[in-house]
Amino acid sequence: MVEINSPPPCPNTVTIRRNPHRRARATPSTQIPLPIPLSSVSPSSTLHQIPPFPIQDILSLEVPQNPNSDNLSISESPSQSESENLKVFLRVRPLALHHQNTGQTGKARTKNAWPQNPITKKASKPKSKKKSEICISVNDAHSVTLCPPKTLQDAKRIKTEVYEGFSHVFSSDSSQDEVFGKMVKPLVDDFLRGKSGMLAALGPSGSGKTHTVFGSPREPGMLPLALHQIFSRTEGCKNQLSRTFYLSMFEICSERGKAERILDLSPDVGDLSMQQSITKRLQEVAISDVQQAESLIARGMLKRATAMTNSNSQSSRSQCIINIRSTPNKMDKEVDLQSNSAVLTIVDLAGAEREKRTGNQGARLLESNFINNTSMVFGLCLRSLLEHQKNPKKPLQKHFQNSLLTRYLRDYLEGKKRMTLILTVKSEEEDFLDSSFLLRQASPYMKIKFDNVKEPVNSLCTKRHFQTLPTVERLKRMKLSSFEACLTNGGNGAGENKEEAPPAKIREVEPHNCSSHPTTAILEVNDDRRPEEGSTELEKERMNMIMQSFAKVLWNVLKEYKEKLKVAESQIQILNESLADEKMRRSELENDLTDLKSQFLCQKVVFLDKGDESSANRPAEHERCHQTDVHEEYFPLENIEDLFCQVGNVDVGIASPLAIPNSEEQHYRLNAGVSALNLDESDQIAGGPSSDINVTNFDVVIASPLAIQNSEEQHYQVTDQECEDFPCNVECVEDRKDLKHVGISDIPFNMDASDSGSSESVANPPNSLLVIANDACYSVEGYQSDNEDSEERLDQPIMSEEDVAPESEPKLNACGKTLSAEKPKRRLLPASSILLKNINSLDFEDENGKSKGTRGEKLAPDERNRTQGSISLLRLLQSHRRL
Ligand SMILES: Nc1ncnc2c1ncn2[C@@H]1O[C@H](COP(=O)(O)OP(=O)(O)OP(=O)(O)O)[C@@H](O)[C@H]1O
Repeated sequence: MVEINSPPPCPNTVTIRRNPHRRARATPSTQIPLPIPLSSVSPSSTLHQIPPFPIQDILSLEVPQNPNSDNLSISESPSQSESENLKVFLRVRPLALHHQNTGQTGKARTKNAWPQNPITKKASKPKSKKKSEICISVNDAHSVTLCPPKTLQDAKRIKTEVYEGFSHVFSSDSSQDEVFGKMVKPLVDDFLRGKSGMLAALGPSGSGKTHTVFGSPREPGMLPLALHQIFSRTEGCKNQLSRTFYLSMFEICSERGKAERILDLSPDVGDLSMQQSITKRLQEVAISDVQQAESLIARGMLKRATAMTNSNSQSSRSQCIINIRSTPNKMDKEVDLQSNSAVLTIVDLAGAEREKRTGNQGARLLESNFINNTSMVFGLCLRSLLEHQKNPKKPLQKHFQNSLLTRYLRDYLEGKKRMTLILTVKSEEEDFLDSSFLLRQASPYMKIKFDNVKEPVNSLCTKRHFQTLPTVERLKRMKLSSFEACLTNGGNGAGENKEEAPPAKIREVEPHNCSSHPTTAILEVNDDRRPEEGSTELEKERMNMIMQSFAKVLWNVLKEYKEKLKVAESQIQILNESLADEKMRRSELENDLTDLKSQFLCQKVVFLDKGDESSANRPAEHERCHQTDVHEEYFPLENIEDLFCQVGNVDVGIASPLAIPNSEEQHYRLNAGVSALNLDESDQIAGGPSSDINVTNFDVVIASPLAIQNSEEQHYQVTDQECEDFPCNVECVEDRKDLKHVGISDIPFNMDASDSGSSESVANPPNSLLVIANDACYSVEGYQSDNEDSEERLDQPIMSEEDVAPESEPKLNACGKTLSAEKPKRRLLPASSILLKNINSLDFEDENGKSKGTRGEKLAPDERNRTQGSISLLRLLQSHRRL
């Protein structure tokens, strides 16, 4: 007799990793999620870029469960610590089940014994099978070895495959209870804590999915065992009626191979429809005990589509979904029942079939296509989820849209809810390909994580009582909006009226608990009010950890801000210092400017803004510098042409516009004080060998502050033609290349008539100052109003540029300011700007019809026609002289 439960070991073969990348690895779910590494938050690294506050990380902190706090704690199961990963179990169907059956009388039939479909019951006849080899051997609790049959090894060179990393591998001799204890019990525990979950059975046809899920009367499957657990637990609780459970089951099958059909398996109902992921008109039957539930399930299974195939005498031809929903009984009207419900979903998928193997035809073939298609879509969804989790840049493909089953299970297939997979395989050698295909496809699923799923806080029988918690503890859990109600109904809990415990407190539990564990709040409110010590301690510990982490992270963030603040303060200090420097510099510049202004004023060069020609607006410095009797007049010049004028028979021109960049604002003054600068007619200014200095009986002072400051840019020229126009003793240059340049600066104006080389030049009438230099640089200081000083200066010889340079000494202006010493070079700059024509013939007598001197007599009357500006100028000078 063949030994069923202990298959012979796999033949000694060399294990060749055929698909290393698909090889199952150690279940990552065994790793306990650690709290967020607060030490990793480096202030220096985030000094300039402070990360957002990790409130989500803090709130997702997990506290190790206290194993002593709850007898029903899922810590009994090692899978509790694997909660964040998709758990994939593997179950190997016993070998030679048929051999066992056939070896018996034939009456015994354990396959799908519960519930038995009466229609197919008679039709199913056990087939005699040859004794075959096994292709799957269980290595340990987490791995199996898949050995190809010899025929395949020889023909297709298929090598032995090892798959590891399963949450648990159930060998063929594993009982239903064992499978339940390790696989489903944690799910049920979570469900009783208010957490939804799903168990889905995958595998080829006839591998034992239905047997695992539903079992038989002798060997009840996961569903009846779960129901037993649910009701046995609730019965053990005092408040067993605090929750109501509903059962619903429906199937999705093929509509003649063309479409999918949803059929409610509850009694007296029919087809359903699905919108988005919600089934419409699905009937939920409230169940109050196990018997009632089992009866409903048995009736539903009778409605389920099954058929006999070559693989399975009672093969499921549809995807069957069973839901057990748990809702709280005492609910506030405002509370949404759905949002506070937990659902345990168990899916028995129809097994994929190879057409070659099953030989299906007709309707069976259409069903087979539908089944295979659904299985493929299911697998695609999980693969897409896995790839998306590996590389978040990869979008989550919407494969779920391709079948009703995957649409319904969308939340699970997108990783939003936890699920558990049970893979069932057959170990016969002829099932090698099916098993190999399934394992290769499904073993990577164990890497899928459910990041968004949150841990439950309470369990059904922990009896943690909201009202008995300290007020502070309650406030932590409650939103501010419920503060008042909490105080009203709160107190310290013990001995309070139970009815006053407000169900509305459900909404007051923090959102992260409310959303994912809706029943938690209900349990807290409706359980009796004696909290279990362990649970309270656990909750306190968790809250303490959260608060500590919160404080640490907050502290780090504050430190980072403090560092940033320091940097900002130092920058502000630097800026303040530079600002103070700038202010000092500005004040110095202002002082310099004031000095310069005073110098200019003392030189009787006046800047006036437009419309500001009144003496009232003159600067004090200006007034102070002109306390003498000097009479001043101001002539605003509208444009450069106004500067060309004739005074007597001399044209005075300023040829360079640059000399007067803002001519509109420059006022040139003919100062009556020039009368103090009396020069005799014999006075001559020697500026060089070819210079002709003629001093007439009036002064023409054309001075611009800019011209003085930037004497290089002022050019006054005397051209040949201009020389010819004026019958004077000016020695004119031959052409324009020999233009005479006269430089005007702020050095004292020294003239020495004795050095003049042109003694026969026109007699210079007194009270006039005329400077014409040829190839010489003369510095003209603004004369003072002191006549005597002026006379003294005029007695001094005019020095050439070369002479002036080494001997230049600081000169004082009328205000006592040092002028030339500060900027000696300015005085030495070659005169290149002023061109004054020979005005030695300037004669006021000429203008009055009294020709004075030979040159005046020589002038033709038409030559004496001057411009209006020159006439005005002459008259003005005349009047001043008379004064
Ligand atoms: N662990 C097991 N112990 C005893 N019998 C089993 C076991 N697993 C499966 N069987 C038997 O194998 C046969 C096929 O099992 P089952 O119908 O559950 O396969 P299946 O995977 O649901 O197939 P299908 O996908 O076609 O519905 C049944 O008669 C069942 O009783």
